[in-house]
Amino acid sequence: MRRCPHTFCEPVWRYRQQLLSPLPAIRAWLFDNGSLTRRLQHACDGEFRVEVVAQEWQRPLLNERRRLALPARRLALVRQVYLYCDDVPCVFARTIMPRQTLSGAERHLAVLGNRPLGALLFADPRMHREPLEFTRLQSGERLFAEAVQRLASPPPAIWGRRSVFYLAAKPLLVNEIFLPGIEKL
Ligand SMILES: C=C(O[C@@H]1C=C(C(=O)O)C=C[C@H]1O)C(=O)O
Repeated sequence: MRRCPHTFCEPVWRYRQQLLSPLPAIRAWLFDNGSLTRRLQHACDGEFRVEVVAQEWQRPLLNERRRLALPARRLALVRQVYLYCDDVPCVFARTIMPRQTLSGAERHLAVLGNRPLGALLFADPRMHREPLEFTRLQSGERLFAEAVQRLASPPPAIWGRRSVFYLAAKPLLVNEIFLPGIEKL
C-alpha cells in the first residue's frame, strides 16, 4: 500500500476487475449495485438516519473534477453526510453536484436536508449509474480525514467506492466510504 506523505494525496480508483485479493470482508456491501440506503435500512435493527455534516459550494478535489470533467476553477455543491445505525456511523458519503445538475426538476437535490439522497436517485426510473470504482483510503489523505472526523479511534485504512449517477442526463458523483461500524451489521 503506497504511503501518503500529505493531505493532498488523491485516491487511486480502480474498477472491480482490477482489485487484487484478498478482498475485504465487507465486499458484499462494497460491490452491491443497489441502494446503500435501502441495504442499511434493512440491516440496521435500530434507527437508521442520515446526518448532514456539511453542505457548501466549493472546488471539488482534483480526482472529482477529473471524473466529472469540470473546469479547474468551477465550484460544485458538495454534500457530506454520515449514515447512522443508532449512534454508530456506518458510512460517510460525499456527493459532488455540479451547478448545471441542480437545475429544473433536479434543483431539489440542493435542499435534501437529512432525507437520504439514495431514496430519490433510485426512485427515478430514468436514473443511470456508471460502474462502481473502488479505493483503499489511508491516514493522511484528504478524503480519509473527512470520512473519519466522527470516529474516536480511526483505523489505519478504510475502503471507499464511487460512481457517477445521471438524472435527466445530468451528473453527480457519489463517494461512499465504509466505516468500521458497518462490519457489526
Ligand atoms: C446513493 C445513495 O444515497 C446514499 C445517501 C446519501 C446522502 O443522503 O447524501 C449519499 C450516498 C449514499 O450513501 C444510496 O442510497 O445508494
